[in-house]
Amino acid sequence: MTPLLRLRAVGKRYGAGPDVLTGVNLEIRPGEVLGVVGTNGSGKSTLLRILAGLSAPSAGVVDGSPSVGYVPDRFPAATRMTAVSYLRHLGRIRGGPRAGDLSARAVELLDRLALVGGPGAPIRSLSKGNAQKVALAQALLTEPELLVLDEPWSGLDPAAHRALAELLAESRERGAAVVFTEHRLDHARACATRVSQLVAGSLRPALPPTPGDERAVRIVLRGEGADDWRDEPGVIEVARKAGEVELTVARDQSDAVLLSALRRGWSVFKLDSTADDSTAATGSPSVR
Ligand SMILES: Nc1ncnc2c1ncn2[C@@H]1O[C@H](COP(=O)(O)OP(=O)(O)OP(=O)(O)O)[C@@H](O)[C@H]1O
Repeated sequence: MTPLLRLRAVGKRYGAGPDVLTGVNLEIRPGEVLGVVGTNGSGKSTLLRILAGLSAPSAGVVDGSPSVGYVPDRFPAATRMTAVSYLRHLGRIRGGPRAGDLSARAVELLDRLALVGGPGAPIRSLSKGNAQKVALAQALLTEPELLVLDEPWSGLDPAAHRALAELLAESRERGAAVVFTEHRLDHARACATRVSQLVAGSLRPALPPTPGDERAVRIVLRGEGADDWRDEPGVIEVARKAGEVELTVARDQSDAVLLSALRRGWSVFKLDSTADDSTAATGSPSVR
């Protein structure tokens, strides 16, 4: 199957800054859903802007020019327009369906995403999650071949999560490809057909570590720090006991999780491999 988009040895740096991306090779095929994970600042948004054709790579080649629907990491619209007139306006600029069809599609998307205030809600008045719904609706409006979604679940409530999952499944069924970024590896894996990880500017298959897998480590923390661990990149499982929390963590993200734990006020009690309990090390983070 011919890829919609192919990146070959793509690199990106901003001005005289360091390389954000180096040697990224990627093919995106119709019907696939690619999740991109990575720590803050690893270059996920940069990669997505290149995929959306909004940013030129500093090195390498991008082949293919599919029609793209893009949700940016920050939705820029601060307009007096209502949600539906904003979508109609964008649809006309993009030369999509006829005006009547465009309005019907816009209203349908906003209804399905349950925009608070309805299609006539002024964009300026919207909360973060509701603005995100409009951002999603504009990306889906003209049924593009490629959806490029930067943290699409950000700010959405559970009902909107479900609506988005259905909309993405429908896009896939009509042959569109989807690329999204996400911080939670487990969520990315639940939503994607393939998950890749950005590490040191390069894209590689995301580790699918499971407890007992040599690619996972166990970290036991003691203390009373903030413990919303499920959102921490690399955390696979969380178990709590009095005064302790036990995390199963992707090995290659364990340093970042340890740093985060220390910053949150926890102390590291124990760290070991989940594959072989005989290698348990106490008080030492040197498990590599
Ligand atoms: N327009 C820009 N000009 C200069 N540097 C930039 C620009 N955009 C991004 N960067 C830098 O590129 C690096 C990668 O940023 P990017 O936003 O792509 O990462 P990210 O993985 O999406 O991060 P996050 O998870 O925090 O959203 C960061 O060091 C960032 O400061």
